[in-house]
Amino acid sequence: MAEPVANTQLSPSKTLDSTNGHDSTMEPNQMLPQDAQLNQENDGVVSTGKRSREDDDGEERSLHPMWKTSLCSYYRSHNNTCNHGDTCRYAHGEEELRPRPDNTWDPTSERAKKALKTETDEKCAASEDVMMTEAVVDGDDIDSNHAFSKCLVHLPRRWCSEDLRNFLSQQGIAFKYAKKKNGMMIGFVTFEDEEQLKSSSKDLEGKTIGNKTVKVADVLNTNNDKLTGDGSVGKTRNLRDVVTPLAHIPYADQLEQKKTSLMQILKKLTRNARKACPDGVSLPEWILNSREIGGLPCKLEGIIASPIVDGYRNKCEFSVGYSLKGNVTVGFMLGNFREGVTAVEEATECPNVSTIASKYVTMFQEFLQHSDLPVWNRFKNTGFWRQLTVREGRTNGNTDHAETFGGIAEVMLIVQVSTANFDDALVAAEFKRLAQAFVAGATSHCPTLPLTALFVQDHQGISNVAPADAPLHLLPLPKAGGDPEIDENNNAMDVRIHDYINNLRFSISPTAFFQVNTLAAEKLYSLAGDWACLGPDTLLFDICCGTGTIGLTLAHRVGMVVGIEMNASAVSDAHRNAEINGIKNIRFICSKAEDVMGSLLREYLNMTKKQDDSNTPKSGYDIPEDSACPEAENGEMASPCPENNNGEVRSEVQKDSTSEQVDGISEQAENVTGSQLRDDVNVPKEQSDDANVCGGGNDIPGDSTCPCPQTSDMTSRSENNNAEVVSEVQNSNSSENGNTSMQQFKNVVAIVDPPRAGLHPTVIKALRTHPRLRRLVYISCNPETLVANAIELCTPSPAKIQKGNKDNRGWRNMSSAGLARHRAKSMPISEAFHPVKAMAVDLFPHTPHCELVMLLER
Ligand SMILES: C[S@@+](CC[C@H](N)C(=O)[O-])C[C@H]1O[C@@H](n2cnc3c(N)ncnc32)[C@H](O)[C@@H]1O
Repeated sequence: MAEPVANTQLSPSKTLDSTNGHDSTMEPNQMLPQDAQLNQENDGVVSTGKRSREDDDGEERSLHPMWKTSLCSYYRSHNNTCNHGDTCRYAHGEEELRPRPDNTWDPTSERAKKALKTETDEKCAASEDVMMTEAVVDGDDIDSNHAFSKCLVHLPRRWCSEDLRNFLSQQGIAFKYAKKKNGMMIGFVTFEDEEQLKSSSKDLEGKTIGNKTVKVADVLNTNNDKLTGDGSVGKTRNLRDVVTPLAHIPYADQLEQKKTSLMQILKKLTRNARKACPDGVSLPEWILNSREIGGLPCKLEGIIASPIVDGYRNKCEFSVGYSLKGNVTVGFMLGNFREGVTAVEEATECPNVSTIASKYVTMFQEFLQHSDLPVWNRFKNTGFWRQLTVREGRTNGNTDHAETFGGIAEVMLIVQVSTANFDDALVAAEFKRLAQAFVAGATSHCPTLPLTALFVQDHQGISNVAPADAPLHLLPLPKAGGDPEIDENNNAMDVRIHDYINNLRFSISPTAFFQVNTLAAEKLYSLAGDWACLGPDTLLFDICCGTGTIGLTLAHRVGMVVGIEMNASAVSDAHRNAEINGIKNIRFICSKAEDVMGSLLREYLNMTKKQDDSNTPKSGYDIPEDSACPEAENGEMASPCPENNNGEVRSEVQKDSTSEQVDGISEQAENVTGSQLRDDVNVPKEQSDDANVCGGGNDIPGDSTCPCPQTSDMTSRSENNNAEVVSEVQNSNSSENGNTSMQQFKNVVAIVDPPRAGLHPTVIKALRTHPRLRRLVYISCNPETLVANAIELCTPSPAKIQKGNKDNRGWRNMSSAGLARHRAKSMPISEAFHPVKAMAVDLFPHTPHCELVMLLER
């Protein structure tokens, strides 16, 4: 294995190739698999990480498919000179550059950038079609004037209606009304008559605002039959392509595609950690070795396929709205509301939706055709019916339902409405009819469809993403045949559905997170457990534990689990799940991880360290000798082990003060960082404010373009349940035998499974700076944020800490990786982790999403 190379001022990651004076390391962005292949095939230097640029074999080399397909970094950085002249295998300038065998260009080249821009522009153009199927102009204007209205696209988001009117006046464009919706890039202009509409539309064509050309489109209106305007709208998008863009290719190819794109993302970890490696500090071995694996930070061991590929989602959120044809529809939105898309189309063609969910959607849609209450209008924020969520729970194979409906035995329906300004009696009557409609629909089906509970969620907010505490009411379900109502006295919060993972039964309340593909999640958790090297001596932190799935399925393999989760109802489910499965060696802390992580590590581990120190003269930073990884159990669940009830805690957990101020980056900056990360991954803001729903492609959001995951904002200010943390820990303080067994936890492992936004910087800092934590398994539904967090965890510390740059003005425009490099600089001096291996698990067939697991050790 190569020795670490001293990191020089000049070029932190480079060594000189003594044979030709060239920079012998690949430019990171040149380190493509094809490059590696080229090296391997032609000069066999892959194992040393060096490459020979010279064309030893003359003509034969020039025929190689990779010949001159990458730009020569030496030539570029040495004033267009290269010792190898024409014999260099790399292209000297754009003119010499050849396309690669797969018809792509060196990604650093102008051609590649241009191709990318064209592709992006095309995508943007497609996404900017106006599909507003709702009344968009207030009051009387709409009914009399919609025929003379046009929609303008590409307006600055920050503009208000007055800005639009000023612009039109300045340009000399005649109009009657003009309206701009805040935060969106579209506006609506109504003209006096057809003649004015025609001439003004002509005048508007080609007008630019900033660097954008204003687009004039027809208004889609549900009140007339001129629905698709110039006919372009309906043709440009198809819901199946929007929601499940990979559905048209075979599943094996989907997996390959995901693997390739993960590799590209993973390479950013190597590149950024190399860049961030402080001057004068040796590059860590994993970075040096990355040259041998195409620039990857560690091997990507593969991708585990989902055991079921179609109808796998156990939770779908269906929006209520108007289709392009103007029908009241329950389905998914064709695009993003902020870009002017409100059209909702039926999800019948989306292969990830289950049969049962589709049936309930049809029942609801039929019900809405005859409802006295209006559907929600996203533009005006008025209306009543908003969304239907269908959640399903499976049996463990021992009941009548095992064969029918693919094992789905329980169904929870949550109908989101906005009751404000509606008559109570009318609302109550509609709810009663709704419950009857669902029961009639379920029982008329043969065999009868499962229907466990029907909730209504009252939510007035702009988007359908309701806060966790939005009021939930349980509607009584009438017995079939008009018998008296049942469930009337049930407490809404006590009603849950159930599912099984590794033979453990999980209780799931209406708003708690649960992975949407249970069978694939089982594989994910088993993998995480196997990589975590668990044993009876292990203290396992399950960070962002939701209903406790990871910790509970692994509890029998460790001494103790501490689960941390901010959603109170998920924590209450987690307690219940521990109880119903007889698992006692687990504690759940209801709090934001950033508020308690540091304190928990100190409370649990310092004690161990002290006790360890008294037994051994060795530094507490050493990996305990007996922490060797026990045999992996492949996730097979043995019986719960109540005898492991030994994780007592001595003192209270204090809220971490560090979460307010992180290394010179103000709280405000950190908060925006959350949205920065959100922006980086293109998660619409309106989907991202629910701190309780999360996961890559975990919830098909009603208000979103695609089944992209709703984001939990790790930095959002929600109620901090610190009091609960304290009491939780105090409870566990009452040791039955009056003596703590902390000394047995010689192996301390964290499994983190954060929402899309990744871990809060305070949590990263706590994990990185606690020397007893030697192993960390990072599960992520968003590889970009995994990479960003791993940059902070894996970049070596400088010999001496540099004070953080207080001038953070540039952070807004930084990528998540750039921001992570910036933070890494002010990380307290601590031993860095290194990436050991990574593996993907496909929880979301037919979509570009998948879960990524990475093992980090030190
Ligand atoms: C991707 S889910 C994983 C849940 C669980 N590990 C599972 O697989 O079912 C992320 C969880 O993190 C929780 N969460 C989000 N932000 C958090 C924070 N700041 N602190 C603690 N938990 C958080 C969410 O409520 C959610 O339950």
